Parts: sequence; C-alpha cells; structure tokens
Amino acid sequence: MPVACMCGSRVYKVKITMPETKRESTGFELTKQRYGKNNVKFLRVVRDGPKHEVKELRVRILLEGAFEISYTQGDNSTIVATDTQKNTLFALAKLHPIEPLEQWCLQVANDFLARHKHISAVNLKVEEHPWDRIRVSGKEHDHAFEKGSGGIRIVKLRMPRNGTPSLSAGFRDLEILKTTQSGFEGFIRDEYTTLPETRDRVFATKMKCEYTFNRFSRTAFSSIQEKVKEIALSTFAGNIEGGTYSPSVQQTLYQTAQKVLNTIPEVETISFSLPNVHYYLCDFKNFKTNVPNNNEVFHTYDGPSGLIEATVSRNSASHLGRAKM
Ligand SMILES: O=c1[nH]c(=O)c2[nH]c(=O)[nH]c2[nH]1
Repeated sequence: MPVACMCGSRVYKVKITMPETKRESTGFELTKQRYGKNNVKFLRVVRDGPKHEVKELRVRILLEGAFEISYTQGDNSTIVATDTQKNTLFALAKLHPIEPLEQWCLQVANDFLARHKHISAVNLKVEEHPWDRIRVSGKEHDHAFEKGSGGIRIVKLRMPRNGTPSLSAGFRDLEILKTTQSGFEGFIRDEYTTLPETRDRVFATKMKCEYTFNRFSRTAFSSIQEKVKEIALSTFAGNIEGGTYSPSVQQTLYQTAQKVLNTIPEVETISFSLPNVHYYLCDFKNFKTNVPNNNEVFHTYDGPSGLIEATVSRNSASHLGRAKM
C-alpha cells in the first residue's frame, strides 16, 4: 500500500508491506463479517402513461463473502463500495419491476451474485412506506398522493450462492383498536397481582407480522400480503354484527395465524408481535360531582406495555395433505 512520507522538504512514496507472519500472529480470528448499506431510501415512479404509480422504499443490503483482507490487512481490493451498492439499488429500481417487492429482491440478490463471484450471500431488508392516491371529487388522481396508512410492508431475503434462499414478508406498525368485545380474565392471582379482571376493555395494538413461503410464485407474492392483512383485520374486528369476543391478545393472535394458514396455502409459517397498547379508564370516582364514565373516556399510557409474540407453523400432518409444488 503506497503512502506519502515527508523527509525534510521532500515527499517520497513508500510501499509498506506487512510481513505475513506478523498478520497471522494476532491470536485472533475473524469468525464472521458482512457489510453493506443501510437506509437507502428512494422513490420509484412508474410513468407508463398519464396515471403514475409510486413506491417509496427503504433498503438495507448486507453482503457476505470473501472480504476478510479488508478487515485484517486494510486491503480493499475485494470490496464493492457501499456507495456502489447504493447506486446499484437505484439502477435496479429502474431496470427490474419493483412490484412484487419479493421478486425485485430476488432480482437484486441475483444481480450482485452474478457480477461478483466472491460474494457468498446477499441479505436484503426492504420496507415500503405507503403512498395512497388522492381522490378529488371522489375520483382517483393520476399523479397526486397522500402518505398512506395501513402499516409498512417488509420483505426480507437472504440469498446464498449455494443453498436455498430464505424469503419472508410481512408488515409492521399496523395500528388497530377496538372499543369493546375484548377482556382478560382467569389469570393467576398471586401476592403481587393488582390487575382487575375485565370483560370489556379497549384492545389496541401496533401489529407486526412476518410470514415465510413454501413456494416462490410471482403471482402469489402480490396477493398474499393483502390477504394476510385482510385476515388480520377481520379476525381482530370480529363478526360485523356485534363483533367477536377476544379473551386475550394471545388467543386473537393464534386465531389470526390459524386463519392465515388455513386460507393461504403458500404461507409456511407466520409470526406476530403484538404490543398490548394500553388505554386505561379515567377514574372519575373522586370528583366532587357525579360524572359517569361508562367506558367512554380513557387515558393513554406511555409506560410498560404487554408484548405478545408467537409463531405458528404448519405441522407435518398438514404437509401430507398439500399439493406438491
Ligand atoms: O390479553 C392480555 N394478555 C396478557 O397476558 C395480559 N397481561 C395483562 O396484564 N393484560 C393482558 N392482556
């Protein structure tokens, strides 16, 4: 590695080579490494005609491979600069269809693996930050959008050069609330328990969901996300006439997962992470005047909150009944 070296008023270029033995006698071993770019944000506009489509993505890319000499010797000759990785993502957003997102991730990973033979695996995490079309006089606008609701879609991929890719999709930050048909009773009461039992409480959560696939199908990718979300929302809300009682966050989670696996054959496992976002009834009892509070005024709470997580998978019996891919 040439470095500039001053001697008096003269500048010499000196090539420094570290003796091999010195490099290997550290007593340490680099056992794991990967690197890439985080927070690569871009907006892809599809403008095939007057009606434009938009997708705002946030990508994290991490490469695995033979990059050890960069760490151990300061030799960057095997490094695809993270800046180049970012530029590649921008270019591939133009060159490959961005929808379905799962398919785009597979294309991106294949592109890196094809062009750099010393990369052994590509890890991608892509988040889609939604934009909804603005409606003017009830009609969808061609090219004007408002920030969307309904959570942030996520796709994760680890694509090894040899072996099976692991692909998952899902969403986070789907904020939902129901004002009744939720309770929590029959739990252990020990010397520290103060929580009263209830059959009528607010149930609110910020749903995170991740599912894996048992087959990769371009057409299935697009529809699965919407179907999973639809099932999650309808199970949470319950029957349109009167709702469906939830005895716990745990049971609602499990019922949702079961319905997804029963309805969508391409989903192999599904995980939910459900914070129990607490809304507590405001206590009017000590007011000097009588103000009734019949589950009408609640205060929010920023302190500790419940967190319920589970993964539900198909068991071997359900595999036997499934069509071969
Ligand atoms: O649905 C619930 N599950 C719990 O495990 C729990 N624990 C708690 O205090 N409230 C609730 N609610």
